[in-house]
Amino acid sequence: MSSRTTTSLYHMIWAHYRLPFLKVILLNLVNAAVSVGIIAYINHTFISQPVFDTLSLLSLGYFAALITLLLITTFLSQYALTRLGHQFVYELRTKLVKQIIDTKVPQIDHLGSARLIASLSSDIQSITTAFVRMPELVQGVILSAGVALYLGWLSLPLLFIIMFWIVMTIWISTILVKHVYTHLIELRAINDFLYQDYQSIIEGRKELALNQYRAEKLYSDDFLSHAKSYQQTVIKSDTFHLSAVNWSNIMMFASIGVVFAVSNYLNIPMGVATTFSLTILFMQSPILHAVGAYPTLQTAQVALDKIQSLELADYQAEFMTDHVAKDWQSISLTDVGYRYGGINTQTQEIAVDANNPADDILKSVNLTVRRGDVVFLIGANGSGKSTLAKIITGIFTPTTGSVQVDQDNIDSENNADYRQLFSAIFSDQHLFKQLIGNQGNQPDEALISDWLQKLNLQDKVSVSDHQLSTDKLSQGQRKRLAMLLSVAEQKDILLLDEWAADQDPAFRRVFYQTLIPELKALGKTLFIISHDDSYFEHADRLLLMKEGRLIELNAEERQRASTDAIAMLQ
Ligand SMILES: Nc1ncnc2c1ncn2[C@@H]1O[C@H](COP(=O)(O)OP(=O)(O)OP(=O)(O)O)[C@@H](O)[C@H]1O
Repeated sequence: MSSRTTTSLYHMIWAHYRLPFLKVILLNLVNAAVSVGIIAYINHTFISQPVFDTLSLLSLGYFAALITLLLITTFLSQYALTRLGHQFVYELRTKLVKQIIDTKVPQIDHLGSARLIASLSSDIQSITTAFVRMPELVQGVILSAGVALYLGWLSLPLLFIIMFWIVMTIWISTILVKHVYTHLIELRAINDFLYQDYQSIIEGRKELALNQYRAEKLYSDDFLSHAKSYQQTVIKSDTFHLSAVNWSNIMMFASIGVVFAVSNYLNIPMGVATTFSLTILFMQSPILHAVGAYPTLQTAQVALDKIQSLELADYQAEFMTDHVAKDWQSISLTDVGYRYGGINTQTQEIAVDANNPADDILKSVNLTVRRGDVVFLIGANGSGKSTLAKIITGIFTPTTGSVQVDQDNIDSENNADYRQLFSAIFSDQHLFKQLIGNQGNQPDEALISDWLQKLNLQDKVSVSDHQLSTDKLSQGQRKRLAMLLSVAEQKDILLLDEWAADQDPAFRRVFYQTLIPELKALGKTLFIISHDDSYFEHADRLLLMKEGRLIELNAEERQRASTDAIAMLQ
């Protein structure tokens, strides 16, 4: 996991994009120099000319050339910064998605899809917006510095007074902008709640359609209150922002009066005062844009902090190594315990309460599965079967105890390789439309068409270019499609979590009597969670999970389980 300390946006850009950023700064410096050159040219050529008819055509030509140069350098500097910004956003987005793929399932479960989607959409969007506005800020700052140098050369005392005026203006505007930042943090937190509401409204659409009271409650109590507090907070944030912009705008305007008053007082020539005023008017727009761009950068910082607070896995470009133990003989669990982590309300991280053993969902589980075994796991609801399935497949890491393949311990180093031994169909499986073969290769077409028939899907689904023609099927048929995908993967071990529960009685029989032997004939080790007591005879081994403890049933107990499963589970 990445550390909890957050990195500033500026530091991140500087650390990873130093050279292109320096190039951008250089272009901006050239741009500022051309701008200052134009002001100087206007001052010396136009303002110092007593009457306009003394102007030569040549000086107008120079002026036009300078303006063209300004157009080109402005375009180039903004283009370079925009490209850099979008490169940064591209890398951030692609890394974030890879980090989500690499992050452990419990952490993703804990974050929930609403928070992740909020980051992938709204946070990335905020950072993109900041980069779109960043040229204005960088140009505003560099231009101000360049212009200050020129004005200082014209009159140092006048520059100091005007600088004092502008610094005071910006300082007060910064105080206002700080309030913007506070509200932006608040807004981002409310955004997470809004995304949760969207998720409930979309995923709970059937339940809401059937119960208008629930729909109204969700809409009025949750969604409206979040939408309202978003509205109130965004108004406060925008008000501070507007105040900052207006304050800067008016104070810049007022500074023209200050220039003339001070010039009068200090006997500074009118030409110099006029150039100062002209320059301030010229600088007003870039400075205001820079002040306006600042909050978007702050929003981006809030977004970046939020992304970092997700505690995703560190970024790594590659997917995994290829050290899968192909000739394994046994998988063992030794004294395995598992406890779901609670959420630490202060840090918002998952934390396991080590002091409460009563929370153990799995208690000292010992099991050895040998290659080729057909193992059935039975047990009451909530006894820990699915939790055990996630431990066996390496999706969860045991809180205590260990998992071994033959003699090798599974740890954080080899966990990803270990997981590649398995195909699994969990009760909330996600159905991908693309079929993938052994080790990511193209699937075996003969195997697929054979299993399409076996799963009785040949009239419903076709496979073209390794893609399923449809996934708009009944729940039982979708489970069969998931089986097709698993068979295509040609993994050593297939784990099925109550797969048969969605099948009709006729196909359930086909599954236990025909498909299980077929899968076994393919060389697979099968780990099947089942409640179908009339088919327990098809297991090589029958395991019972009782309140987190795993028991292997002997012949007599198996007989009893098959005839009176209810008594056995109690
Ligand atoms: N995401 C979770 N967070 C916290 N506790 C959980 C979570 N999932 C399950 N549990 C706890 O673990 C216990 C066992 O859950 P599990 O899903 O392993 O049961 P199961 O035997 O597969 O049940 P079922 O037959 O209903 O599928 C549950 O009773 C619950 O207390």
